[in-house]
Amino acid sequence: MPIFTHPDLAPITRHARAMYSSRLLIAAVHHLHAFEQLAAGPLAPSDLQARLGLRERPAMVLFPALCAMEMWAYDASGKLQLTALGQHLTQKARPTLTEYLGLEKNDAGVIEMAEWLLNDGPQLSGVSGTAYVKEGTGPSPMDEPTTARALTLALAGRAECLAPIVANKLPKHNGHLLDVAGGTGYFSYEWLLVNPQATATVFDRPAVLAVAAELLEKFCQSGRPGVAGVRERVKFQPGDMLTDPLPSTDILLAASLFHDWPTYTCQQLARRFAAALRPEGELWIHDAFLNDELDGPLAVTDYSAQLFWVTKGRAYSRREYRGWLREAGLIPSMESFATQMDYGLIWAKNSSKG
Ligand SMILES: C[S@@+](CC[C@H](N)C(=O)[O-])C[C@H]1O[C@@H](n2cnc3c(N)ncnc32)[C@H](O)[C@@H]1O
Repeated sequence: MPIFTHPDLAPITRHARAMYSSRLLIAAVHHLHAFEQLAAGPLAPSDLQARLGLRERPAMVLFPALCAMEMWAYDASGKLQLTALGQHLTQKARPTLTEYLGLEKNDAGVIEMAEWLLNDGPQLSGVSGTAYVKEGTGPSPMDEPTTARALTLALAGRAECLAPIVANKLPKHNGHLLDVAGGTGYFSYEWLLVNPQATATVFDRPAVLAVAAELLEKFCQSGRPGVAGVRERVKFQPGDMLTDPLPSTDILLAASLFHDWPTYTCQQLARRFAAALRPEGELWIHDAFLNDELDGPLAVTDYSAQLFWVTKGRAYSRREYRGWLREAGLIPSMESFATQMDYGLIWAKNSSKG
């Protein structure tokens, strides 16, 4: 059976996530009054954040998004200012579309977005925990079999689409791949197919790995050349990546992982992952990246708002990732590869030679 051939599916996810731009824009104008704050002149991002009463995460979701929408821009001194377009969303401008946008200000999604921005999440935290996140002793949907299955299978199509591309960009190796928070495991299965001597560990929550094991069976029955030999080279390791020992590895893959977590947890994870690398080891990150200037691209600022809505994280820039990787003692490459669906790969190598 041949591997799927398909166009880049990015237009589908872009259209699906576009509603987050609308919510952010209308909430910023009508609930946070953020455009009025800038009407008097440019402000340093930290000053604007303080005036709006926002924590770091919502500010880093909202400000890049409004820049990507070309409503705001950075001036030469790094302050945020209204663009010629954005001026028309202030009360004093003529013409102004402020009231026209106000027709949607009571939309449930807009109101909820405003609440999330102001609280850095929902006012009442959910009793069953946050999607795709297991932290501490609190409940997690990833530990409840029904929700773990639904959330894992929801990502299966994306992983099936991206994993063959990622597998071909990762290093060819006869050693070991650790697929942390590996979900379906597809990134490991595809990489093992192109590395016939290698082994892999898919590390995740037990209820997620039960689904991954079923998907491995299906993968091995697909009839593609070489798939029969994949099953025996995969190990499933249940655990908590934040606290449990991680197996040592030549390549560590963190796919769509950091973006579920706040900055301080990303720094902690980078240190844990660096410590799991063998002397010549490499840490690879597959994710969607903000521009280093934190002003787009629009597809990623929409995605960042979606992540803000459902997880504890947001999208980060390559510069932010490379900072954490350096702090963790790794040497980040300045290379970056695009994959598909607005994702890309960056990587860093272990500085220790053993
Ligand atoms: C967004 S999914 C990414 C899955 C996969 N890497 C992919 O790209 O399809 C995040 C994964 O992190 C896992 N996860 C969350 N918290 C975890 C923890 N503390 N320890 C291990 N895995 C965790 C979830 O169960 C989930 O499978």
